[in-house]
Amino acid sequence: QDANAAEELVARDDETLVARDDSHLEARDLNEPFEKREDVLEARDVLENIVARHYDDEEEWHPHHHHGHHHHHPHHFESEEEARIAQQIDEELMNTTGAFSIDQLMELAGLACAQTLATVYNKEKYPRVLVCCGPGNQGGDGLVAARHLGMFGYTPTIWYPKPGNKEIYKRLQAQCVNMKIPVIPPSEDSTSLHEALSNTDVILDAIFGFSFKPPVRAPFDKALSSITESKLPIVSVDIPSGWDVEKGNAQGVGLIPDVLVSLTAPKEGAREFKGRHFLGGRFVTKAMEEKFELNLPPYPGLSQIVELTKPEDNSTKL
Ligand SMILES: NC(=O)C1=CN([C@@H]2O[C@H](COP(=O)(O)OP(=O)(O)OC[C@H]3O[C@@H](n4cnc5c(N)ncnc54)[C@H](O)[C@@H]3O)[C@@H](O)[C@H]2O)[C@H](O)CC1
Ligand SMILES: [K+]
Repeated sequence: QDANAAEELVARDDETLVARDDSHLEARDLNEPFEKREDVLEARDVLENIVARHYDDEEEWHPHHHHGHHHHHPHHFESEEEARIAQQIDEELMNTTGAFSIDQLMELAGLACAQTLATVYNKEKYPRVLVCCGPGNQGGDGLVAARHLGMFGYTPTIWYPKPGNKEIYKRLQAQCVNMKIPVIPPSEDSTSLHEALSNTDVILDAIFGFSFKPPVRAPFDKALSSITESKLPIVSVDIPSGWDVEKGNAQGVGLIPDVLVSLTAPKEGAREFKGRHFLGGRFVTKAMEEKFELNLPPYPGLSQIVELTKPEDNSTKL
C-alpha cells in the first residue's frame, strides 16, 4: 500500500517535471534567460530526491542538495562541472543561435551509437542486440540506435523499464514497434531481463548519461549487476552506466564496457576507460569546439564516428 502511494506520488511528480521541462524547452526556443534551465534542473533534483526517498529506505533525504544552483554555490558543485559543461554545450546547440532541436541531436547521437556497435560487432557473429534504455535522453539515444540497428540488419530487443513520459520517447518507441522490434514490458522482477540477456550477443548500454547522479537506484542497480554477470560484450553510450561523469567508476558498481562511444566530447570520468573508444555527435561546429576548447579529431569521410583509441591500444588488448 505504501509502495503504491509512493509510486503514485512519483508519477505525479514526474508529470509536473515533464510539464516544466516542456515549458523549459519552449523557453529555450525563445532564448529566454538561463534561470529557466536551473528551474528545471532543480525540479529534476527534487524529483530524484523524492524517488530516492521512496526507494532506498536507508538513504536520508537532504533537501539542501540543490545541484542546479551552481551559480550561487560554485564550490559545492565542483564534481558536477563536467555534467554542467556537457549541459551547456547541449543548451547552446539548442538555443536560437544553435538552432537544433532535441530530436535532431538525438537522431545523430543514436545513429553514431548504432554505427559504433556495427563497426566493432558484425551482424553475422553478433546479430542479437539488447538495447538497454534509461529514463532520460540517453534512453532516447538508445531507441534511435535500436531503430538504426534494425535497419542495418541486426535483431534488436529493447529493455526500457522506466519509459519517459515525453512525447519524443513515445514516438521513438512507436517507430521501433512499427519495425517489430520487441520491447520488454516494464516489470518489477528481473526474470525478463535475465531471459533477454541469455538470448543476446551484445549489449548497447544507453542507461545513464551525463545527468546520472550516484547511487544507482532500482531497478537499475540490480540490472547493472545482471548485465555485468552476463559477461556479454558491452557498448556504452557517452559514459559507462554507473560511472560518475567526473570521478569515473570510483564506487565500483559501474559497467565495464568493451567499447565506449562518447557524444560531443569525452567526459572526464571516462579517462580510466580501457577499450575501444569512439567519438560521435557530428553536429559540433568548429566555432563551438574552439569556444569550449574541445580539441576534437576530424571525422573521417562520411562517418558519424571517429575512433579515439590508437590502433596499437587494440592490438595489445587482443
Ligand atoms: N549534445 C549531446 O551530446 C547530446 C546527448 N544526448 C544524450 O543525452 C544524455 C543526457 O541526457 P539527460 O536527459 O540529461 O540525462 P541522462 O539520460 O543522463 O539520465 C538522467 C535520467 O536518469 C535518472 N537518474 C539519474 N541518476 C539516477 C540514479 N542514481 N538512479 C536512477 N536513475 C537516475 C534521472 O532521473 C533521469 O531520468 C547524454 O549523456 C547523451 O547520451 C542527447 O540525446 C542529445 C544531445
Ligand atoms: K551509458
